[in-house]
Amino acid sequence: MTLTTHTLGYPRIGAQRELKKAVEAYWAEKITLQELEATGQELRARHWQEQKEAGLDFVSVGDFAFYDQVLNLSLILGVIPPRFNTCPDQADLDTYFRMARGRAPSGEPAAACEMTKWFDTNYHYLVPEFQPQQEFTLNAQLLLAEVKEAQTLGHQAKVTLVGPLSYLWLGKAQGEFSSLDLLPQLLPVYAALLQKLADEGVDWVQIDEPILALDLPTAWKQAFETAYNQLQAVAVKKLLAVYFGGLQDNLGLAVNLPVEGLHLDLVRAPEELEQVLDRLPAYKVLSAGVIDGRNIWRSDLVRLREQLASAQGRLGDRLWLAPSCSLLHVPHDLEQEDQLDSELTSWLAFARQKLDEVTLLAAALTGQLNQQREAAWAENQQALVSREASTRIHRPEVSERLAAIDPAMYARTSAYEQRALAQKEWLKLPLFPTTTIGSFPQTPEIRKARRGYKQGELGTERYQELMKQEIAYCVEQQEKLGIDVPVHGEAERNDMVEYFGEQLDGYAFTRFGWVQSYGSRCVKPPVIFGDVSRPQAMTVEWSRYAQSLTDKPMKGMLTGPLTCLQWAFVRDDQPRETTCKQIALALRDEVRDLEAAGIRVIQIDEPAFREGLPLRKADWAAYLRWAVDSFRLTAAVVEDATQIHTHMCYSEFNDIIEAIAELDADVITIETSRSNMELLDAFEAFEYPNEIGPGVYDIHSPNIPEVEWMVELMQKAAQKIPAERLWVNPDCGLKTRRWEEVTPALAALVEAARQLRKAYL
Ligand SMILES: Nc1nc2c(c(=O)[nH]1)N[C@@H](CNc1ccc(C(=O)N[C@@H](CCC(=O)N[C@@H](CCC(=O)N[C@@H](CCC(=O)O)C(=O)O)C(=O)O)C(=O)O)cc1)CN2
Ligand code: MET
Ligand SMILES: [Zn+2]
Repeated sequence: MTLTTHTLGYPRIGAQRELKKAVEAYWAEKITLQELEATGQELRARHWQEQKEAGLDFVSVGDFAFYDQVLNLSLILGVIPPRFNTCPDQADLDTYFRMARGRAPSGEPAAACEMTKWFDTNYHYLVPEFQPQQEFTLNAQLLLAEVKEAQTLGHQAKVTLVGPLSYLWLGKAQGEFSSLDLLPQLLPVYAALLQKLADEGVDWVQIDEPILALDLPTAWKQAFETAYNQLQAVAVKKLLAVYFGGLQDNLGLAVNLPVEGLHLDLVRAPEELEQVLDRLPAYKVLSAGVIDGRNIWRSDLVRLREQLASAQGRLGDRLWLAPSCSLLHVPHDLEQEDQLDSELTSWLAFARQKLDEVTLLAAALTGQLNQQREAAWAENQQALVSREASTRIHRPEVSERLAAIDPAMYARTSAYEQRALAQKEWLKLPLFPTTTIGSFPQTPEIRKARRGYKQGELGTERYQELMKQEIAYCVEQQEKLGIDVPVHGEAERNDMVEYFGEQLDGYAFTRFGWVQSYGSRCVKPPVIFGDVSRPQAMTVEWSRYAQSLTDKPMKGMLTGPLTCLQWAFVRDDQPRETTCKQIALALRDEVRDLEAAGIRVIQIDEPAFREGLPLRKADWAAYLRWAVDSFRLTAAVVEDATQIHTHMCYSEFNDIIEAIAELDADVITIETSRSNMELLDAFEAFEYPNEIGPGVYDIHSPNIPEVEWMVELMQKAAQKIPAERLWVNPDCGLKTRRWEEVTPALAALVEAARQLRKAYL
């Protein structure tokens, strides 16, 4: 009896973020293209070796990317927007980087492609842009070379590709047509790609169609049959991979498509296993995604063995084992964490450890636990017992406080109209007040100081002194620029989520737990393992200090409960709602303390509010209920005269506008500049009642925005929202920009506000 094991994908950034460093060095022209390619090759080889050593039957090829795997496919298929002025067959790595970020060591700069969230993850992909007469042409050399590389190293390569329908769905049609209309043109090229892989000796191709876990329009469902019937002609085995959710109404469709295998996310939808077993045609393999690719907890292997026993009985050799989705979304290797306590470490598994879980489970299912694996099996069970029995997780005072929440705690004292009067009275802001979203440049000096501090080379006092100097500089710059509501600049924060995780109880944080967020940018999501509480104030001293430097109202800056939850690895032993409310209560205390310290404008960021939305519409209402409540629990502790701001980005707001209004923030700042204020339509149609700061320039670009451009955008905004309720601000934080970019950009922004005031007086 055998069981095939594999992974849907592996982290590519490198255990020490080697890829990030090489890519950034290449952009800065500090290393050559050859050096960059050598780093890529080395990382691929290392990661394949890790997969082989773990005992997987295949290594994953096609999950490597210098920036993003969807952008890779766009280049393979020749989908290059005209503004990059490059024929598909001449596209090189610099074309690729220009598409990703607007510029590269060679070639003309151009507006970068749009970036957006990959399903409900914190990973961002580059949105394919389709022209009305989009042609597809095959450029598979780089992928084929990677296949060769793996084969030369003696590996069995399984290639992973985003499927044709998910690719079209994730792209954007530039004009009045549906991207689905392009399927007939796309399919022959996609088939040719599969054929090339087959010619290269590839046995299995994993075709990712995660959109089968979404609510799909009928036309798209039907297109699946057309597409896969056509691809059936290519003699390569296809594993159709669905993840991030269950198949639900797409189950019959998915099970019957003419492919050789189906992968299911049995972490998100364990209940579908039986149904699929009943309906899976006898010629197909079933890849059971049972090891959680979205979280870092050690799996309960005994439970999984039981769960899979009947599947194994029914499928025999046709059962495969894998993580639920690509391991791109978890950190690389737990072995590196030398500062986590051993108890907590024993509860966790990162990507490398998850591979071991896959093969250990396979060995157990096939009765092949040798002595070493018996020990690993026992260790797995011990760790679970230790976690369940631990006294570090449950804190009675936290659950008691949660149980004692009074409905009044969710509501501000008065309605917005009344609060607005109380706020106007002391704020005395001009029409079109200016502010920023919070962070200012995280300069190399700031990062270096923090590194020194964390490594113990810099004392606490010296570090705090340095951060105060940064804050003072930032406040001074805003004074000079004439910003109406300044911020302290967030110099002291490594990241808006990790920073709070480091200070809250119930949280742990890692040293090397990096996960790619976009391109070369990574985040280190903290781990929420237990009941959350706040041992002491977290931001008050910094804000108090910043306020002492100016007569203007200093805006305090917090990350909201939804975002703290969404961008962390969350405990799996209680509902997310419970954890979120615990965070909300901790932050509520921080809001109260800020107010008591004289900080009477407080921003509670919720950029991940929408990302937390379930993928299926049927589940939205339940999420939105506790999400809105959690935000309100955090905010509704202040007096009428204290102004609560929130900020959201990377979002479509149309379909959740009611929930956004229910947050009842006095001011919301949002990202809109790239969409030409179209995003405001929802706020207009809904008659959004409170104040709005529609971002007037894109902070992701190094370009300095023009005054006229921003004035025009705000005039557009004023046609949709009464001018008295508009704020002028960038569309997100400035931490990734340099001061040389920020100062002139904000000067232009302040000038735009001046001109608007004149025009609207
Ligand atoms: N959690 C989270 N998710 C998010 C966002 C976000 O801000 N946070 N924003 C959106 C995504 N945008 C992002 C924007 C920027 C970065 C980003 O800049 N990340 C930094 C790391 C930020 C960080 O944690 N920095 C640490 C560690 C910095 C570091 O690398 N230090 C070096 C030393 C640097 C030196 O000596 O110069 C080292 O330790 O080796 C710090 O400041 O302390 C990076 O990849 O470079 C990430 C995501 C959506 N999701
Ligand atoms: N206050 C945060 C900042 O300015 C909000 C960022 S939203 C991703 O960086
Ligand atoms: Zn933002």
